[in-house]
Amino acid sequence: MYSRPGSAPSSSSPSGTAARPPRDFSQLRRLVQFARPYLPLLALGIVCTLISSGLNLIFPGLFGKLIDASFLKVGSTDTGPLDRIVIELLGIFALSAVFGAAQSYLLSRMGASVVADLRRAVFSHLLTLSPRFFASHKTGDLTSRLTADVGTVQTVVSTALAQLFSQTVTLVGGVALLFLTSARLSVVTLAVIPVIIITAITIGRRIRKISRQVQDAIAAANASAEEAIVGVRVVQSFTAEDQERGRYGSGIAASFRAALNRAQLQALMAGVMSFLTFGALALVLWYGGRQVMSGAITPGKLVSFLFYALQVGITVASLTGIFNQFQEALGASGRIFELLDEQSDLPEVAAPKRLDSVQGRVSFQNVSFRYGDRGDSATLENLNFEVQPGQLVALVGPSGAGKSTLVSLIPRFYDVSSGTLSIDGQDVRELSLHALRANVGLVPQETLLFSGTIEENILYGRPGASTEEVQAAARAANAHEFIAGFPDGYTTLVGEKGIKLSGGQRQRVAIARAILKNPRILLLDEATSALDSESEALVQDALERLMVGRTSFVIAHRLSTIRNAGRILVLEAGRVIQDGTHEELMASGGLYRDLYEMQFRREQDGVAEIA
Ligand SMILES: Nc1ncnc2c1ncn2[C@@H]1O[C@H](COP(=O)(O)OP(=O)(O)OP(=O)(O)O)[C@@H](O)[C@H]1O
Repeated sequence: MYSRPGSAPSSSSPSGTAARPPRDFSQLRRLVQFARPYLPLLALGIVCTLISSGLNLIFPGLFGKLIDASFLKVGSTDTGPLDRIVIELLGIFALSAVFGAAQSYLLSRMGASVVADLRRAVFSHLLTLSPRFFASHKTGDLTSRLTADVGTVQTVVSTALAQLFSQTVTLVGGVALLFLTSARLSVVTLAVIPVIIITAITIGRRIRKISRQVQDAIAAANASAEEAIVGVRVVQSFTAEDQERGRYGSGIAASFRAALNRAQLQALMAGVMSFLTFGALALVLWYGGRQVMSGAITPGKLVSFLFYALQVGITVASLTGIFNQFQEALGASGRIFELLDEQSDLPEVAAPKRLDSVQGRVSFQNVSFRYGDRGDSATLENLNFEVQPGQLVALVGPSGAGKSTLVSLIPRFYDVSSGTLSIDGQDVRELSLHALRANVGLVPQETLLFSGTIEENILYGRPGASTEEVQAAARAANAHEFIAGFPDGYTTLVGEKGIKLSGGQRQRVAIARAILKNPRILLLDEATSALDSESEALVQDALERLMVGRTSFVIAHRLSTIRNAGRILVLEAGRVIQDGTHEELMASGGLYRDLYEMQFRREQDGVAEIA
């Protein structure tokens, strides 16, 4: 929800949406499309709105009659007309309340439904986008679009829409009834209204601008607070508390100053509006009183008139607010539709091929890859090699050589910039993404477990697998024993609200997940963090079992893995500079032997980890 440094605070604060200029009305058309399934609800809601606001137009007239039936009948004992009017009034209030409540429920329900659909659509679309998209969008910005922006749209769809209808009916009906009640008084009253509107709009605009400044300042302060909280260990270890206090404090001071500024303007607005409204009322009473005295209208008519004038005044004020809300909603929906319009940069061909029985032959032919545009230097350059089904390939090379990048091309997280990457002779771009990824398993360095039970986390590998299959996978991954050791066994909760697993345990759960998925091709990024030797042996043993019979690419950090590998590819600056077995590469000298001498040897000499 908070904006991170460097992100436009406006995009992650609700008010950031607020002061955006309106987008073009095509947004509105698209919103209406989302509302289409709920048109019957909308229609019914509008009917209720019309009835309830129509009824509200009747009571000022009845109030006037009530005044005339009582004040003008001082001393009379015939209370019949008075009783009738009060009963009518009660009836109208009751009906208006019923229709008002129905309208509120129906339109809120429509708003909630549209918003739920919109959120589902955006989230589901986000899941189809590539890592390149997520690398260029901040998580805070995306979640803020899903929450704050969609929330703004919801307010408009459910509340502002209802108000727009009811206030328009009240305005049109109120003005007509004003004139019907007293044309002369109407002219006097309506002369004041433009002054009120212009004042409200002018000061209102200034207030909105300052509100945006307040929210921006708060968002900036939040961003520094978020950073400091997430990185509290770094802050404390560098004893940088004062620096962080200062950073947060200056953001808060800026928002405080802007908030004071806004409070002054709001106070000014309240005073001016109050004077203008009551001044106008005094004017109407003065002029109306003279009309009553001359017998041109009855006191009851003057009272009715005052009520209608009040209704019209309130309506005008709230319509200005509604107009602002619609502007906000258009801005917000613009940002939501922007996400929906985002095209994946991993397009599927018109008739993607399915992979029914995969052998697991992976071949790179003249593959080059760059993360950015053509101008950027290539991260991988002219790779040419073929890996046979079931072969274990260790990728070795200095940091930044391109090992992770190479591996990420296989499940098509990125497309090659030139050349061809194929599986069993099929260009991966011609395969269905789903089919391709169903055959590729990934065990990253840092295992992400979702909040839920251990069983659910393993089932992620193959939803629908039986309990026996889950347990068999856990056994093969050397995970069954520690899982069974928990009081709740497989239903033990992990993640934020549950138990914290050790690094080695998390890795074994991830291995169980991959075993259950049973992919033909396995991508493995060996963890660099040191495990104790017992845990290390369990993980290593589980990995060896996992790799059997699968084409495996391992970003290798351990000598034992490299020794076991049927083939070692040595990368340097995006190129494969050596290709062979440990013995061959040791014999031929070059980078591999240097790396071995520098790093792997230490492991042999008793240091468990390589860099
Ligand atoms: N998402 C990205 N966008 C742009 N450049 C990237 C991205 N990811 C990696 N790079 C760059 O690509 C190059 C290769 O990175 P890669 O992570 O593939 O190397 P590596 O060999 O796996 O390194 P390490 O062993 O340190 O993990 C590096 O120069 C890196 O800065």
